Amino acid sequence: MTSTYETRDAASQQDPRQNPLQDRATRRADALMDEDLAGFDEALGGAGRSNDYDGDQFDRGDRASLRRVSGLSTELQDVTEVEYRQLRLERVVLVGVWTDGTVEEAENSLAELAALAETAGSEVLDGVIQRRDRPDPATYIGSGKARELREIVESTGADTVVCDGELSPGQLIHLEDVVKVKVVDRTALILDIFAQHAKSREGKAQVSLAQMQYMLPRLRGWGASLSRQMGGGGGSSAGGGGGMATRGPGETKIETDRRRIRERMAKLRREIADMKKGRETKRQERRRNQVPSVAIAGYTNAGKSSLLNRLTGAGVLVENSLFATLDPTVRRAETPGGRIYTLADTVGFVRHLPHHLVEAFRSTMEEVGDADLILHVVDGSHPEPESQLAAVREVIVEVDAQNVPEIVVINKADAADPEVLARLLRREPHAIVVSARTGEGMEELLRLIENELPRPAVEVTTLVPYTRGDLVSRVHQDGEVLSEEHTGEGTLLKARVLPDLAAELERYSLAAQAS
Ligand SMILES: Nc1nc2c(ncn2[C@@H]2O[C@H](COP(=O)(O)OP(=O)(O)OP(=O)(O)O)[C@@H](O)[C@H]2O)c(=O)[nH]1
Ligand SMILES: [Mg+2]
Repeated sequence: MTSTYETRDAASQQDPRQNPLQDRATRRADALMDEDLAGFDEALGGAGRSNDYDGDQFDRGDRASLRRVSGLSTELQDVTEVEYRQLRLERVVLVGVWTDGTVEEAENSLAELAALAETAGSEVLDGVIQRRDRPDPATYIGSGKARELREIVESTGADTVVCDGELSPGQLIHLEDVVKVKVVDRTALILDIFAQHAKSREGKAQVSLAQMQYMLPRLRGWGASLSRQMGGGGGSSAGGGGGMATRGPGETKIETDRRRIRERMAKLRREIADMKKGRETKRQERRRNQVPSVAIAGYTNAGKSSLLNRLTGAGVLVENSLFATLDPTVRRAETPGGRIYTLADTVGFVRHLPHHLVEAFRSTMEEVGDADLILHVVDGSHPEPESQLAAVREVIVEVDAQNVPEIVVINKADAADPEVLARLLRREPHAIVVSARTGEGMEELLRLIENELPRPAVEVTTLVPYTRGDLVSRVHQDGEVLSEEHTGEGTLLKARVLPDLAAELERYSLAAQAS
């Protein structure tokens, strides 16, 4: 991995705000990486290594710089007419339809869309919100507003319009007909970001699958509008709303594309199922070794990776952009009392997460469903932390994790309004205020985690001879020590342990020795 250093440098130049603490943690983690992972392997019965290695997370700089190179691989290289990559946006205008709620909420939603668009690598030139009872079935914003939008597009020189919602294929086509540039929706944008960020083979496969699912019903739409943009299909605007009904010479091509996409999807599904088996085995291994697992979940940009770094000293990519983390990262951590557990970073959640993506990233989310404890991180300095909490909980329910105990970790205390923090604490009884940046609240959080971890079932009282120091350390790592005393004959231990270890300790049990 000779490139690790260069790429990390690139990443830190990329973000001048990078926190020096973070940098130190990164370096330290780098030095510790091998050692750390070796220890982790042991804890997991040797099952860890390759998949838990997350050093590659550093090369966000690389990923960003590759963004504008055309012809980068996606699974769709040969579906020429409808190349998903053609979505790569540059100069965009945002449009939202505001149906209910307050102006602030509508504006926050558009601000989030702007952050998403920037994360995807585009420049946001303008944003407009249209007040309507419901989106217009034909053009989403209504024909009058669509014409105004066209003027904005012309005067700003935008090449793309991004709508804050999921549009039907028909709406996309009709709106494109009026504004005369590409129109994409929030779903396409999020898929695009995921495509840029996915790193692992499995992650890439999942994103490709989600993209194809999204694209399949829209093939005609993209095909038509792109060929129009490329100067094909002369006299295009004359058709007006006829995009859907007109059958042209592109028909056969689209049919072929559809079939090929379906074949690709079937192949991807098989591949994903195979990869899933591998991950499943690893997780079972962990289960068998009964290492308790904690999952960090939360809205995108809430500070999940920062918290993971804080809690474990690991070097995981932290960035002020949405969806910096896409592939699950599992780390080894230790409670103040010395118990070992795993701490998993997860993909950030976002409002209206496209359904294809929830499906595709179910595997990542399974980490959440399977956890013994969820640290639900929320950005206390965000204008609407409550709605972020609600959005994340919706996904938690979708992945069937609603019964996993949860600690609400209100992060960014250093930047938040104390009144908002107090309000959140009132609403959320099982919450703690921290700052991953300053370290505030970390000790208390570690203690809370320790309290919430499932407690090993068997209580033992043993006198372990000094020659069996190995057993004593295992009790410390895997069990919970209630009392410990060094006597003339050995270590007098009262502890709660798992059944396996209890069996091994049996011969030193005080009850056994007495009888
Ligand atoms: N002020 C302040 N900023 C923080 C704190 N914790 C994290 N941040 C910043 O918030 C941004 C996002 O942090 P990440 O840790 O990447 O967030 P994440 O939840 O992992 O984000 P995704 O992986 O993109 O979903 C970064 O710019 C961090 O430096 C904090 O306690 N205080
Ligand atoms: Mg992250």
